[in-house]
Amino acid sequence: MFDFFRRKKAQTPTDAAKPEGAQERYSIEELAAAFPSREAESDTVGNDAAEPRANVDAAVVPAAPATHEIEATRPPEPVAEPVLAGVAEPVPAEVIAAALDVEPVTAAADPDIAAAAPIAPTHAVAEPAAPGKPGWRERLRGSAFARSFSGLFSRHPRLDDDLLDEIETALITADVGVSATTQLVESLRRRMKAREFADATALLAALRADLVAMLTPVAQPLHIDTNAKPFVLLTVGVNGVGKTTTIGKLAKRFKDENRPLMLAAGDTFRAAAVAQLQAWGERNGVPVVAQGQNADAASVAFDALQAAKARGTQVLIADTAGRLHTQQGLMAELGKIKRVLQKLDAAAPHEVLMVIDGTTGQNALSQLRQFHAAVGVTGLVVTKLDGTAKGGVVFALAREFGIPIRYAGIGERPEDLRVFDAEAFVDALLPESLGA
Ligand SMILES: Nc1nc2c(ncn2[C@@H]2O[C@H](COP(=O)(O)OP(=O)(O)OP(=O)(O)O)[C@@H](O)[C@H]2O)c(=O)[nH]1
Repeated sequence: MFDFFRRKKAQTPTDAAKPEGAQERYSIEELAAAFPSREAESDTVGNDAAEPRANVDAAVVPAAPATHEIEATRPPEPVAEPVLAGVAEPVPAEVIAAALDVEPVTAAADPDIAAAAPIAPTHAVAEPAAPGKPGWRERLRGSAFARSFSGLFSRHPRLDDDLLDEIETALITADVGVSATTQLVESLRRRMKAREFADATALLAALRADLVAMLTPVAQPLHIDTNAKPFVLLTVGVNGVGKTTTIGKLAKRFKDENRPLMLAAGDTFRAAAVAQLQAWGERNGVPVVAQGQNADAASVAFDALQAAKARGTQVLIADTAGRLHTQQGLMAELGKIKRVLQKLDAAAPHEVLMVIDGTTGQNALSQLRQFHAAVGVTGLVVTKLDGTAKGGVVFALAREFGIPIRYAGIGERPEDLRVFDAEAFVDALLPESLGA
């Protein structure tokens, strides 16, 4: 029961505003978290990876079109046929419905019918944007960073120390962090004293160039090595940062690139996460390996990799449960997942993609530090840069760690996961007249 309090997502302001007792129905996450049947976390983690159990209860939930495509690429003699056994419990329709915030279909009482029932499109599986989709600037202009700089610029500041003080305050307020801010402002100060700038606009243009230069080294797109059969992408991060959503968006992206793909529903703690991933899988015609809630995440990953190898899949994306970077037992579990994958492929996972919520602020730095120590992060996705994110943490992350930022999440739709672009990002935060 303690888990219910420890792992429950932070209340949103809307929740907090609700009068006590106003909640008539608990969400599926709350019910699942309140009554976990999972063994105590400390019992399941930190042990050396035991040989994962046979995958007798694993299931791949393929959507019809994907099955044909995957079948076509299957080698003549698969080394194992661990999936499609159909012995796993299907995720109940009401769980999927709860995850998607829709009414369950009536036929859901029959698991077979439920499995075949079409899933209504929702915000979680949003339609592609209409033509003329919004760009970076449109999505990021609400950020504290963009607001401070548009305010500063519209005042037509003079080229003096006050301007530098204002820039310093704007950068700190936008979560750029003290060390990155000091580096930027002191460099501008030196150049101002050396009379390098004709006016304030020239100084701001130099700031733009410095910001782009800070991000350029980490703007490294994810490269899928097609020789790795499959390329294993393990997603990690704290609770609610957008891991499962990001996997859905990546699935759509990879599917559009015609990459044979499989998903592993390794977030076995939050019941809705499995359903959420299966919904994404069905929508995009991508098979999903799942064992249901409370299964051993390492075992799900192992089964999925075995299945992906047998089917000649090009990319396997494994979800993991959100965990706080301060929960040492759960952090050790990530190491176990990695070791178990390496029993099948010494090079796996080929990418450990950490998803970071852009609204987190400077706390993102300690999150990354701990996750990197536990599992060796090789790439980042910074989500929720639309909304209330201040934007500046991206610079702090880049300066402190130099770990590639693969994607930026600037909205909830699939196409809102953008390949990280240093110039597009900086220009979205600064007044348009400064842009290149
Ligand atoms: N505005 C916005 N919302 C996002 C973005 N990425 C994810 N979200 C939302 O963030 C919320 C949490 O996303 P999930 O994918 O469930 O997060 P998770 O990390 O899998 O959660 P846990 O399983 O609890 O760890 C959902 O409402 C998503 O729609 C983004 O780039 N922008």
